[in-house]
Amino acid sequence: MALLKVDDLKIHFPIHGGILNRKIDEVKAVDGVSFEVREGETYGLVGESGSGKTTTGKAVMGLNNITDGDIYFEDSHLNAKKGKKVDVRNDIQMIFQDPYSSLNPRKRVIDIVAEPIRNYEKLSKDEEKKRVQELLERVGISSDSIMKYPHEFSGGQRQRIGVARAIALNPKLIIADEPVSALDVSVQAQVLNFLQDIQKEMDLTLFFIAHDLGVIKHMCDRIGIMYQGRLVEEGLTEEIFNNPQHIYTKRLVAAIPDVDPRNREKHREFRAQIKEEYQQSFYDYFNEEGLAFNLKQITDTHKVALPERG
Ligand SMILES: Nc1ncnc2c1ncn2[C@@H]1O[C@H](COP(=O)(O)OP(=O)(O)OP(=O)(O)O)[C@@H](O)[C@H]1O
Repeated sequence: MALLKVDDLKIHFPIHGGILNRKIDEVKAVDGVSFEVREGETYGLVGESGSGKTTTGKAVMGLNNITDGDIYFEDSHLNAKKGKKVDVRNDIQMIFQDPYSSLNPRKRVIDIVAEPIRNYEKLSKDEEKKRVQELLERVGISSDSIMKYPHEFSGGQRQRIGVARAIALNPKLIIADEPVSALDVSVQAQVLNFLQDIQKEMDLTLFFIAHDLGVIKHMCDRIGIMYQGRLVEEGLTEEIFNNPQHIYTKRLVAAIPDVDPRNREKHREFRAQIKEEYQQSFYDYFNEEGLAFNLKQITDTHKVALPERG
């Protein structure tokens, strides 16, 4: 069953300029994206920087103005223009990329983790302390640490504190936006495995945003590939990795270094094949747009050779 459904989402940011600071153009950060995240799964959005992943995640959290399209969570229409505003903030939580800046450095751990609880529940000081201690234990941080400040923890531990805060209200969906990309490679796997454990324990659904295909492969059941604000391919992670269809996905997959020396030759061949296909699609594009002729004219005028056709 779909827990989250994003339907033809468009988010365009205006660009202002000139002396009157009028709108002169717009960035189509997300331009007609549809997908669903099913209950219990980990769904990944992958794509290079600037492809619109974070903008999509923020829209689900209600942090971006939506230009067009709809977002549904369970039976609620999150961006309905009419009717009562639906509050799903305790059901959907977000974990951010940078545990160094997402935790307020001037607050103690108890205040950081208790913040969402304070907004929703009226607990006594003792009850609150007990809840925070339980949450910390759950994410593998000693419950004696409640009076410490974020700088007293390592990057991996801070991300765990961020998770403790995110799970404080027993959410159904967690949006994890590049949750390990700011961490040392040595602790990335630990944090990812820990996220998977928490997901199992709490029956969570994960919406995972990352540019690192290794991370995506490790975490996700299904993935959507974003390219320039659009979803160019979607499917089961294994199928996409074994048999990418879109040329952009093929290039992404071909760019993953294969560490197993036995596969080196196969991988080299695959990369060569993709390069050829990419060149072909480049020519097809020029032909389609009727630009091949212009290209020939330019090369003739400047007496330069056309690159070898793939
Ligand atoms: N508030 C904003 N105003 C104007 N443009 C924006 C705004 N937020 C994002 N953009 C633009 O929208 C596009 C998509 O950005 P987004 O951050 O969603 O990409 P991303 O795939 O998450 O990349 P990254 O991994 O680098 O965050 C980019 O071109 C970005 O510059």
